[in-house]
Amino acid sequence: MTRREFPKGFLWGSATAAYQIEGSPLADGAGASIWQRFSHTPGKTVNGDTGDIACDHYRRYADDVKLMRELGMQAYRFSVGWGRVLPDGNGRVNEKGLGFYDRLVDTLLENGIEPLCTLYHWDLPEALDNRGGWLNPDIANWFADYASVMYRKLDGRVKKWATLNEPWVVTDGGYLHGALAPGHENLFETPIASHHLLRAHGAAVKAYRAEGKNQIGIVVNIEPKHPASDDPADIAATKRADAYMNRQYLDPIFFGRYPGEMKEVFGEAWPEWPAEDYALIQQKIDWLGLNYYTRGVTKADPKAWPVGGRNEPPKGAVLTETGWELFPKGLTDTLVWMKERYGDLPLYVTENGAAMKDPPIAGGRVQDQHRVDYLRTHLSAVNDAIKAGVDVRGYMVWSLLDNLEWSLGYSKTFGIVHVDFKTQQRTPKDSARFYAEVIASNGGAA
Ligand SMILES: OC[C@H]1NNC[C@@H](O)[C@@H]1O
Ligand SMILES: [Ca+2]
Repeated sequence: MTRREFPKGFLWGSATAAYQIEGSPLADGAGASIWQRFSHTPGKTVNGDTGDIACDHYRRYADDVKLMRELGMQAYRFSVGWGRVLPDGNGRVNEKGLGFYDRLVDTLLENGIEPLCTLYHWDLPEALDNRGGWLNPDIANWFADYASVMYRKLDGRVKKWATLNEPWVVTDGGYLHGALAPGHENLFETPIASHHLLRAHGAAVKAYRAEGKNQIGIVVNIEPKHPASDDPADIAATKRADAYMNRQYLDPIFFGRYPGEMKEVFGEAWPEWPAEDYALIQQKIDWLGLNYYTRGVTKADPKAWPVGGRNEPPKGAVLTETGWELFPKGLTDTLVWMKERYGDLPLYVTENGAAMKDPPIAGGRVQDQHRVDYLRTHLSAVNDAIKAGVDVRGYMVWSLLDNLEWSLGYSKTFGIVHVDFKTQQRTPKDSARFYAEVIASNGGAA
């Protein structure tokens, strides 16, 4: 391979999530999600931003797919709004909601774009949250039943499924720090929600083996953790932070046990679970998705919940708009680490990108050179991992469109395509043009 060339058949695409781009959250019989409730709760999101309209993708999806084709996209990673398909979370299917994803997938395929489907990207039906949501052990069955509805409808046209997106963020944000829906702040609930997410993942994979004929995996966010100093307290805190964010979900799936540090992190809030749970969680999966943004630098701090260490980027670090240190080498290291720890199964970079302060549109252009630089350095990092022998099969840039960055609202823009939320006008940024060249040259232009 030349310096930057990627393997033949490497899959180039982009990623989004239902609640962040679709809008029309209650259209055509859809059931409200916890994000509908959370974003409409005063004080929960910047400027009170909600997903009521977002990128209006529910109605504009055909134009957005055309835009993907113009950019030469080969794949598109999207998520399904559970509540659109099952308004009560289980039981009655809403054919109109299911029909949207059916049409989206067909439109993608007609444009030569492979659909990658994430079943859960944080928008739990409110009706299930009212029954305990991720704290109710029955959710493993609710999720598997919902997954089976999607498999029966889309499997074959969708050949790569992901059960969950970033279970760590779901629990750390939704149950520990309260920054994300459903907004709980409870040390005891957090590991219970985590465990039920993993059981739900296992149940959905098991259901897939009965219904599906293609590949299913899981998408995790991993942030390599480096100690702020060689002080033993910093090193111990770094190990706890690494266990909490990076090993808490994949270790049970691949080894049938949680990292030993979890007991230190949660103390008396750390539950014990029966063996049959681990048997369910350990269903064999076909691929792993990595969402990579940055590394963590951990400084021991007894007040920094729950690991007793706070994140402290080094002096002089260059940060994105979300405060994440630019650290492309962490992407190489993480891909190598995943292969060495969990085995040589196919890996996809399912999200990578940056929130940057973009210049205003001028002459029909958005000159986001910093995002071009971010993509260039991180694509090079992926290439380094491939040269080191890691079986990386694809890269999905986060994100296709500027969208609702959850509690941060529309103030943080990750898109390679600019969205004017007043007019819904899409404008490819310089980074979109750069990415189009990268795809056309199979990485050569990076
Ligand atoms: O913070 C940027 C992205 N991170 N992963 C999950 C996505 O929903 C976020 O927008
Ligand atoms: Ca993330």
